[in-house]
This record gives sequence, structure tokens and C-alpha cells, in this order.
Amino acid sequence: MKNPNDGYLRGRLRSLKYAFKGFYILITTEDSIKAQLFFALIATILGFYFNISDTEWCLQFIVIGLVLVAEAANTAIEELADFVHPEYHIKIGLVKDIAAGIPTFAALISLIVAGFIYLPKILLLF
Ligand SMILES: Nc1ncnc2c1ncn2[C@@H]1O[C@H](COP(=O)(O)OP(=O)(O)OP(=O)(O)O)[C@@H](O)[C@H]1O
Repeated sequence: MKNPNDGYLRGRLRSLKYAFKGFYILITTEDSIKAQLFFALIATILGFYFNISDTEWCLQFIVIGLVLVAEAANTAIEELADFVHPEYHIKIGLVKDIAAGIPTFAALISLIVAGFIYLPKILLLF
């Protein structure tokens, strides 16, 4: 929340503090984020193993970021939905289903990118 006594710089620093607080909450408490960080680690190991190019590293990090951002957005929407309406409601169900679609989009795109990067390299092994 905005503090009216804050100047511009102090306001920005306060926002940054809250942003890192959210980041810390996500990486320490959210199982879906932890799972995606684990997959990111596996992808990084694969990247070194197959010696992927600089462009492929960039694409890989972009889709890892996309998936993590999507999971974070899904988490925030779920938290808000549970707070606004903890009881069963068909609209809350719809909101949560749509929110769950966000990381699904990102995951499907990341699978396609992974296919482009790794399939040719894996096929060369046989
Ligand atoms: N309050 C509610 N009202 C109606 N349907 C709900 C409600 N809460 C959850 N649901 C339904 O159950 C599904 C799963 O909800 P939940 O909150 O458990 O999400 P999740 O993806 O399993 O959560 P998490 O990411 O924490 O594992 C939702 O997508 C929705 O269809």
C-alpha cells in the first residue's frame, strides 16, 4: 500500500522490498514453483550435457521464466479467490480453472521449445 509520506525514491525502494518479499514467499512456500525450479535445474543440466548454443540458452531461459511467471500469476489468483470467496462457488471454480490454464499455456510452449532444442540432439545419439 502507498505511504503518502514517501518520496519517489523511497516509494520505489518500498515496492522493491515487497516485490522481493513476494519472490521469497513464492520460492520457499509454493510447491508448484519449487517443482518448476526443479525442472529448470534439470533443463540447465541438459543444456550443459548437450552443449546447447547461446541462442538455445536464451530461448531456454525465456521459457523457464515464462513458466515461473505463469505459476506465480496462478498462485496469486488462487490466493485471491480463496480469500474473496472461501466457500464453493461456480464462478470461483471457473476463475481457478482459467488461472490454471495460464501455466498450462506456458508449459505447452516450453515443451515445444524443448522439442526444437533437444529432439535433434537426442536423435543424433541413436
Ligand atoms: N471455492 C471453489 N469453488 C468452486 N470450485 C472450486 C473452488 N476451489 C477450487 N475449486 C475447483 O477445484 C480446482 C482445484 O482447486 P485448487 O484450489 O485445489 O487448485 P489447485 O490447482 O489444485 O491448487 P494448488 O496449485 O494449490 O495445488 C479448481 O480449478 C476449481 O475447478
